[in-house]
Amino acid sequence: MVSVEGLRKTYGSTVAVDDVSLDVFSGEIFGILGPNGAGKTTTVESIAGLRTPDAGTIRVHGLDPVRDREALTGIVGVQLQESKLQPKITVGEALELWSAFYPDPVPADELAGRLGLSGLLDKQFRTLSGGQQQRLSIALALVGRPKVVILDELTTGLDPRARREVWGLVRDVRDSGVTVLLVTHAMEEAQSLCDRVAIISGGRVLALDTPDGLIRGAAATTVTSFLPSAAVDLQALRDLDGVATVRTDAGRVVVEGAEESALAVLAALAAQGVTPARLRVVEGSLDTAYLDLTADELAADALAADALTLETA
Ligand SMILES: Nc1ncnc2c1ncn2[C@@H]1O[C@H](COP(=O)(O)OP(=O)(O)OP(=O)(O)O)[C@@H](O)[C@H]1O
Repeated sequence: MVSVEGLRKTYGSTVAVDDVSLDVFSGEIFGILGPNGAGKTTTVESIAGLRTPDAGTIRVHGLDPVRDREALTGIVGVQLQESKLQPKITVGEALELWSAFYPDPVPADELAGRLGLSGLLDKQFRTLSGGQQQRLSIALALVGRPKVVILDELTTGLDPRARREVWGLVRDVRDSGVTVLLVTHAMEEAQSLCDRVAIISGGRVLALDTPDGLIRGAAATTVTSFLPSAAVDLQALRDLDGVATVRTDAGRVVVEGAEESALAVLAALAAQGVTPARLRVVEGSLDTAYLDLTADELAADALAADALTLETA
């Protein structure tokens, strides 16, 4: 449904997207994850025809987003990051206004019913809760009966219940046959919602797989964490067989590695005379895989500084 090959986009001297290639299959929820400034929004805006690439090829259902811009608007629905409407526009007015842009819009009352907005048609945008605003923004992205919807940081700032409600809506959208391209920072969201995920950093795709595939492919499949009773020789933990990374997080020592790393860590702590309080051994998650993949480029300095503080404490 969407094919991106060798996408590059610069803003002056800033390389926003260096070299991104990915394919999104029809009927899937495809997630784009990555640190701030990784080039995620620029990538999806280029797919939506809102940016002109410097290099590379994009096809959406066979259309070139720049050359075929007009036809593309009938295929792609967009909810972009922090899209805000006029504060005083009502939900009903917004749905009517958006309907006017398309030749065969979904009737406003049908869409409102699908997205739980029927009781809110007379409410002004400024009086809607965050979750209600997001439901409206999904509705607006669906008015033109798109084949692809682009949702950028859809659930940022929503409480856990509203977030789950919006996830349910996104699954419904996928199940109705629409392909979903989702930019997110929330690992839990990507793990629970996405059929496949691309992790982008520094304008390049670091990994692309199903959430399970990314977790299985990560060096760390087991996470052991604890509060140490005394200063720990973190380097000795790093040197253990099967250990991929060692970091500290709010006083906890967090060791990621292969399954056997948990026992090796406990033995090493015993040898150091350190007792691990509030010990947790859990399976790796997409979070772990993501940190693994992006650690080299982004977190190495911060983690080293963090570890040094504990080592010298
Ligand atoms: N219109 C613009 N003009 C100049 N620089 C831009 C523009 N848009 C984005 N950039 C820069 O391009 C890089 C990639 O930005 P982009 O918004 O695509 O990243 P992102 O992965 O979506 O980030 P975030 O997670 O913070 O939203 C950043 O360094 C950003 O500052």
